[in-house]
Amino acid sequence: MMTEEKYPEFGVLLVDDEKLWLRGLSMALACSAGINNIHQCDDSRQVMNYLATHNIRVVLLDLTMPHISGEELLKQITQEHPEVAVIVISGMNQLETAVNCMKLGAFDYFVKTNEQERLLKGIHRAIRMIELQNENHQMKDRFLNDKLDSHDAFADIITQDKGVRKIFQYMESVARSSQPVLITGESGVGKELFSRAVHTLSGRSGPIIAVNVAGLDDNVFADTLFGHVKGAFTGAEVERPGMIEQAANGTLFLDEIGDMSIPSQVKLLRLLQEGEYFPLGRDQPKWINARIVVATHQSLEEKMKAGTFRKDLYYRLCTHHIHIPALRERKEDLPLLLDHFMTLAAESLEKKKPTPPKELVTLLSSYHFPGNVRELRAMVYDAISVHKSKILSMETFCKAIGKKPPALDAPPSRDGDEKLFASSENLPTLTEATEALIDEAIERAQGNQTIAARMLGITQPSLSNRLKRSRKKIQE
Ligand SMILES: Nc1ncnc2c1ncn2[C@@H]1O[C@H](COP(=O)(O)OP(=O)(O)OP(=O)(O)O)[C@@H](O)[C@H]1O
Repeated sequence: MMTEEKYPEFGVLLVDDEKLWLRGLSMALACSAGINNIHQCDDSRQVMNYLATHNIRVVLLDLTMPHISGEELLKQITQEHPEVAVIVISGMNQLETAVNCMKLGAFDYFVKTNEQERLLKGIHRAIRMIELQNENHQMKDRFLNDKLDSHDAFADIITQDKGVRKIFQYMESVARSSQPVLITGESGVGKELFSRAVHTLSGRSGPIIAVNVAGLDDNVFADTLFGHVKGAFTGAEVERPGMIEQAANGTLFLDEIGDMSIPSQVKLLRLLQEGEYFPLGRDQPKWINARIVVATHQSLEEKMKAGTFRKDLYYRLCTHHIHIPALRERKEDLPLLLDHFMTLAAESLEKKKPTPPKELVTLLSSYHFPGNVRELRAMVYDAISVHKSKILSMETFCKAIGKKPPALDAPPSRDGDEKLFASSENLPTLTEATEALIDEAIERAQGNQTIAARMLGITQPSLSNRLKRSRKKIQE
């Protein structure tokens, strides 16, 4: 039997002397809104004691109750438990009472009508606000104490970069929230790997289900995510649950969302806003019980400017945003990753792990890795597959890097009409330019002449001769 997880992490207390109303609302919350961490209290005299002994962060308070009035209780709660969001519910449509309650610190005010939808949304809003407050506190605490609790969740992510460690701390702070997570970064930086860590950290018992949404036709998108009932369209011979249902109690990972069609963006936005969806051919909505994590290598800011990504969806997605830096921005990870992939490659190819030549890391640091970690991984697997001696040959690496210009860690390429020297500048002489170029190459290659020569497109002996000549000139 599937054990039902409690949502939200803190309790929601419903206070009303009408037992029937309490029961009805509890059921509506659990069935249509997935909120099941619900407590009930039908005696106003017990509320303060209940709050003192339970982890309650949202209270729904009926104003018209015997014994202690709702307004009086509201005063006490906001004084003694300022961390609790109180939603006031009144039987009469009294603007004056509403204004007074808001002044006393209520989070929201509703009139007890049949319009349950609005009330459910109000409760959702309060839960979301408390979740964000919790995350902020946790984040502050983690950053100030440089704390990291769940090392295991990050075991597959090899890094020693301080920036990435900060990302881990951020991930821990937002892991338990029900809000979506947006992961951005260039292709091959490890977005899928990070999404799996987010899932592990969430502590959810369900699976993580990954869907690549790039280029999906809108109908296919809806069918994949929402599923369909039998006979929903020609060929729908059996009912098929969507990926949302398969990810129940877990995480739905939508990859490449930058390439999603506009109609599908509208569907995703609705799903995030309402929390409900309609499988094709079904009149009754279903409630989503999975956390959504999305990823893209595209710049969503650029796409919004071009009008190909909806702003409202972006703002809904970016509450929790993780940006993974490119490999060239965290070069201190290179030796670790190199060693990690050499171990994996040697194991899978059943070879003895070779020793990498000293210059290899320096050579790799001079490269800008457009394909990031995935590219490095492929290079190492290639090198190990052809490797024979004890020391790993640099040849395959040199070839891979040489084939893909720009091979140097060069500044971004200049536009067609941009000149290397400003027209007002005096040009350096050829000798000065050559010397400056050689100095720069030696510095980038960290003093390694073989690598510097490669960068300059000359042989190592030829570079050595030039260096000797210029030293001699200085001595003269
Ligand atoms: N820090 C890391 N430690 C170990 N392996 C990594 C790391 N980062 C990435 N990888 C590996 O690199 C490969 C590419 O990673 P992944 O598929 O997660 O990238 P991505 O950002 O999702 O790429 P794309 O945008 O193309 O989908 C995978 O094999 C992954 O395991």
